[in-house]
Amino acid sequence: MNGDDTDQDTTLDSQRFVDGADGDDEQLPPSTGDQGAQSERAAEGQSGDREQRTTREDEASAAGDQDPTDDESDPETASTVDTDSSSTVRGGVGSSGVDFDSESDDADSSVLDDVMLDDVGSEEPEEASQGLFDDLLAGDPIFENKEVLRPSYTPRKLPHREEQINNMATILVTALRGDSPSNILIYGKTGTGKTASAKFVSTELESTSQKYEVPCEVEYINCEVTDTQYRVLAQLANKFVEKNEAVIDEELDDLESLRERAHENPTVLAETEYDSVAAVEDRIEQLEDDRESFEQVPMTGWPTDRVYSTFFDAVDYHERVVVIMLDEIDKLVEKSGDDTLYNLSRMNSELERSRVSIMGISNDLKFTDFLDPRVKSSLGEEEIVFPPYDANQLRDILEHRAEVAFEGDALTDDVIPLCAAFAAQEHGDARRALDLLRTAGELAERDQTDDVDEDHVRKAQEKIELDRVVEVVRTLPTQSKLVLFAIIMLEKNGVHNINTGEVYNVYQRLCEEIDVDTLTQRRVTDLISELDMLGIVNAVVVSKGRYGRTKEISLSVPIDETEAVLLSDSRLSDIEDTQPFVQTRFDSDSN
Ligand SMILES: Nc1ncnc2c1ncn2[C@@H]1O[C@H](COP(=O)(O)OP(=O)(O)OP(=O)(O)O)[C@@H](O)[C@H]1O
Repeated sequence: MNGDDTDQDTTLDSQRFVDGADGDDEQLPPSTGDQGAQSERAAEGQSGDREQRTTREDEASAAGDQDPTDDESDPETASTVDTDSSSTVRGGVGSSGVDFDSESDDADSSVLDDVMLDDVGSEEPEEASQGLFDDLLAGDPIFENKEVLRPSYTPRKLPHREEQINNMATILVTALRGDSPSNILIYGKTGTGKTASAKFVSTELESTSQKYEVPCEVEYINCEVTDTQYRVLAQLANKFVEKNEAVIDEELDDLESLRERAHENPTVLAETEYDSVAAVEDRIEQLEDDRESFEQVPMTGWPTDRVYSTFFDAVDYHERVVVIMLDEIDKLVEKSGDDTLYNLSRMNSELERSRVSIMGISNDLKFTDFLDPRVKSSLGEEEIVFPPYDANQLRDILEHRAEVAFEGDALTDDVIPLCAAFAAQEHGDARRALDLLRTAGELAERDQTDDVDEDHVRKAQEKIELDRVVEVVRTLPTQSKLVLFAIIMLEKNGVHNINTGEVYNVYQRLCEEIDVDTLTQRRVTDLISELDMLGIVNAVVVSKGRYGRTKEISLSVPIDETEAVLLSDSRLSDIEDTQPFVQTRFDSDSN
């Protein structure tokens, strides 16, 4: 590959069929066809107006822009669903109990008659839809294909990553010549396109290897999920066992057909490497034995060296170059040290037929400090850095995606620059920029407006931030939740610039209230510092002259939402009633 843009684009496009297969499937899930059919049924026998709406519904369904999972998070939609579904049940067959309890017999039968009449008189298509979704579909659709804004989508073009992609390709091309490429370490902050670029290069590598019939395979492992040596080796072993089995099955099919043909006409063997039917049979027997000998590694239970040797034998079964891509490699080292990397990096000296090389991806630049020097030097033979995107680059990335994701004029001019600017502030994270754009579109869709504007982007920024806070607060340990709750109670009682002593007093009362061990004040001070680091509270040290220094604490997150998340924890839900004693404390304390 070279640095020429045109070439790059052509190469990227050549991958289209590979990605396109997935992408297209996602855009048109099987259910959309059903939705279309339902809409058609619902429209039968109805007015022209209704038919028009149905057509829009079909179009919208086909465009894949109505994502049921998104509606779940919309309280408005959710409540509408509840109300309407219960009324549907009442109007249906088994609903009489609800109405009849309070009615006379006559009334009962009239209700029943109504129900029966409705049932008899109406055609089924009208019953099938009560127009719940029609209003939501009434406006012009905003998204043409929302899937392309989701993290799971692999883009066909990666603007501003040509240099890194070319560097990777230059190193990995060795694999296509049958030699082992240098190990590569890829660094860069989150959302800088490391995984997307590495996956793109590996898809290209595998498809080129098929084209030239050079055996070269890439195995991707996400070390955030597969984070122990056992699991990494087991996953690799099982993948290569499966691949070997597939190769053997294919060869067995060919040999069995050859044997049959050779029985009838032995001259067919002349074009093969076998000089007799017996030789073919020997090979069949050998392959069957090999196939029998492969074992899948269980998810736990084997000694690690047995897992390693199963992987080793599986990978060395036939000639090939294997690139093992370890995404989030720092998580593996953090969780289980560098043994896996040590074992993988010394394999080549023992392998007979195959070659292995490692491509590690990390957003922690310092993780190599924890590696054994031998592992460090072997792993970092080549290093590629992915710098953060600036606002202009993010704008390009968003524009490329928006072309496919949104209807023609659904975005007002300032939407993309604003998303890019927000995400650039956030260490140049393309994932954040894409999330913002998608969320802004979803908010506009919920507002039932025809286009996305600056206001939707600002609301999207708030929503994403709030979602982050909710997630962080939800996963805090109980003690930190109590400390945070104490701060919230103080703020709610009008106390500002709260000090640690005040937090500790309320915290102690909360612990008593829900019968939890009370930590020391020093430990609570540490927990406050942790909450500060997470951006949930702001704790500044202020000097009080001859009274020394103290911390002034204030909440940095929306108070009501945070309180609601804390109270959704079953252990903390009882402390709602402690409000009066906190109040009393401040009536006396703050004076
Ligand atoms: N240059 C680019 N062009 C188009 N999309 C991009 C580009 N860079 C990143 N993206 C998109 O941004 C999102 C995040 O990218 P990716 O997962 O590759 O980041 P990463 O650097 O691996 O982040 P992390 O370290 O958090 O895993 C993905 O949806 C990806 O498609």
